[in-house]
Amino acid sequence: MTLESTLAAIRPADAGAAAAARDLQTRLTKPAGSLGDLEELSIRLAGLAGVCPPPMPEPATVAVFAGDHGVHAQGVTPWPQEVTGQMVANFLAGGAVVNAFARQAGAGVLVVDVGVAAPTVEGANLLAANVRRGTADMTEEAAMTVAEARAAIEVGIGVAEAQAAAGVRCLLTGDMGIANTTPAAALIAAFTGADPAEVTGRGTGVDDDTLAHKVSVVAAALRRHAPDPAQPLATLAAVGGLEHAALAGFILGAAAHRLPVVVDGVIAASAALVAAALAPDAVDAMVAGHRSAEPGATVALAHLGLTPLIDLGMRLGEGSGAVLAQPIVAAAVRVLHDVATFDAAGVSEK
Ligand SMILES: Cc1cc2ncn([C@H]3O[C@H](COP(=O)(O)O)[C@@H](O)[C@H]3O)c2cc1C
Ligand SMILES: O=C(O)c1cccnc1
Repeated sequence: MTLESTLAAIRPADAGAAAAARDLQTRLTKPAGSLGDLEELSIRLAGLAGVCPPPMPEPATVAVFAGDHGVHAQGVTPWPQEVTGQMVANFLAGGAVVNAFARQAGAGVLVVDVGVAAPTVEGANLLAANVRRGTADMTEEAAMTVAEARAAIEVGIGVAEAQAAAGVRCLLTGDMGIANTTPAAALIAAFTGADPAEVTGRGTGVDDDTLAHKVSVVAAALRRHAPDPAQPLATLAAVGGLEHAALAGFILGAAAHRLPVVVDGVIAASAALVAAALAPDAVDAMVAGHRSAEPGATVALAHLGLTPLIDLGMRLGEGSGAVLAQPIVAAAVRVLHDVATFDAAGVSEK
């Protein structure tokens, strides 16, 4: 599917199915509201699916989109750029945190090279879809062209489509790209209007001096391009990344197929802002997996009106927080399938 046909396929949630789930939650054998945020989540997912109860959100696959960044040259991260490609090899060998979490959750792992600088190794669960071998330095020129941003978005749409066709019923966002918290911060500032200092974090763990420098790099990129959030593709091209673009497409593809998509950390949250700017109804498909320790993630999720399910102080990316949240999403839906009503179980109401 193209970007245009995907946007055209995204529809608002079904109010009738959501109302049915809201009503069912009041009749299940538990005090009303006792499942907290899980109740609202189950209602949202019924609205998304257009049926109550909604299908179980399983099986799940985490798609880890990998790309490199020209802004790395500005010294915004202590890690060498080649770690991106090396971690891709690690994902394919099954040795990264996201692999361990996916094994625990029973989720599949798909690695997508959408913009890695060095040629990536072969692997059964690698999709080679490189649009460009890393972005340009956004402090000097646009990170990519609008055509490249669109191509990367369509890589993400294609991945969502293929997963849906293969019977996957929950999509999990993942990212790998040394320096990618810098474009994520720039996107979040551009789409929310927040100050760069509010949304720029320590990423892999930079010191105070590097953090101050990173804020100035984000501010310089925003000054140079003056991105207009009403022009989402141009904003993405100016200050985004190839994996951010592909993640935006993956989220849009999930929304078009009415599948829940669990948003991981700050990179995924910045991509979710792009997706929401292109298609406001796409937010109905989004579930915030966790609250990343990166400050921009909290700003982005608040802008989207999403409440994270988990808050463990994690700040890894790779999709780790999304994979960890998937069993919670499944449990929220299973309640609507399995829990008896007061009537059926013969339990007295108050
Ligand atoms: C070994 C290693 C594994 C990772 N897994 C995810 N990230 C995360 O850290 C990077 C972003 O942080 P920054 O903007 O500070 O470079 C991304 O690759 C992200 O996925 C990792 C980073 C490293 C070093
Ligand atoms: O929350 C994230 O996604 C994150 C945080 C730090 C580094 N990389 C990713």
